[in-house]
Amino acid sequence: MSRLALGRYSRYLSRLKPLPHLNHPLPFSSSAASSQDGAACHTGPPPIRVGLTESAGRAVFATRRIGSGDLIHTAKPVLTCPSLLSLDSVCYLCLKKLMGSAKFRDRGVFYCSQECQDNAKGFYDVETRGDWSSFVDYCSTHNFKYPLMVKRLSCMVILGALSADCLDILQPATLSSAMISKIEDGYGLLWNAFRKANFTEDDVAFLTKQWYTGILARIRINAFRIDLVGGSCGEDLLSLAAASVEGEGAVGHAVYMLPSFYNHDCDPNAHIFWLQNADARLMTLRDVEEGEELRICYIDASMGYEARQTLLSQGFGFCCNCLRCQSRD
Ligand SMILES: C[S@@+](CC[C@H](N)C(=O)[O-])C[C@H]1O[C@@H](n2cnc3c(N)ncnc32)[C@H](O)[C@@H]1O
Repeated sequence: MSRLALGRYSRYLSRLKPLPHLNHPLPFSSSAASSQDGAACHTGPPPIRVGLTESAGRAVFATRRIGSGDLIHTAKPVLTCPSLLSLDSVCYLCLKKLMGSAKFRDRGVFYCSQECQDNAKGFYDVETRGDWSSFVDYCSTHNFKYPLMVKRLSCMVILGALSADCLDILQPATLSSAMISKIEDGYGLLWNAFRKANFTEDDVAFLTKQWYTGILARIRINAFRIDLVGGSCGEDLLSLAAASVEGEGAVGHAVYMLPSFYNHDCDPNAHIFWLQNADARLMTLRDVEEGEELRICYIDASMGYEARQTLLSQGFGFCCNCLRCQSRD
């Protein structure tokens, strides 16, 4: 698997098998969850804060007790990108599957709604001015997904929809020199495409090699692979989370702010999942006490100790020291 293609999500969590007494309807939804979710809405901020840990950088902590199976908060993506294989079947902006739903077509791509089509103007009016074939070929040949996200982000920056430093707060990966050299090939192709499309030096002044590499280093650690579960939030969350383990495959990738501060655990107490589109939902997998750190699993938790350690070290640059790893399980 390409290092750039490493997904950051949990596809299997043995703990997700819902226990009978946990099969209750959603009892709580943070203020970040919309009332359209069919959930009872609490007012006020979500019951979490971002703080520092001793050995794992920043982290998310519960500010009160949160019951098992509760929705902690929802999160809108800062940046989305459909996989190349999903281009005809998902909304170009929110990644919702288009099967059976309305399709809004705009200059060769599809949206699930007029709203998504309008919101995508924040990058698509720039994107349609360029010829991206060499850049897309490079991504397809190497099976790289993340450079396509940088392309979309670049278009958003040019149109003023996002600022060039919008992801600076996220932790960057440490990139090897071999990776940097592959990344630089992509940078050259992207730069050429913008220049051939007659964007001025001023328009693309932010698009330096350093910026491009820094964004990819952040996306590498913080992008989530989006596997849609389907269903609605009125359903039991633990069942929906379990369904996310057996998703059909990724529809694309997305970057978020708050979810990026969740650290990893091979036996996590929280889980991130997606229902109909790239709006993320964070939920607890067991009771969490006030002050406890909330952690999700970045990888396939069904793997053995050695495989997990290798993946976390190569993909995310850390050695996992969670209780499960300490017991070599
Ligand atoms: C998505 S970020 C999580 C937030 C991060 N701690 C921060 O300060 O932005 C992933 C990075 O956090 C650190 N991290 C996450 N889980 C960890 C763990 N269990 N042990 C050590 N470091 C961890 C690693 O540096 C990893 O690359």
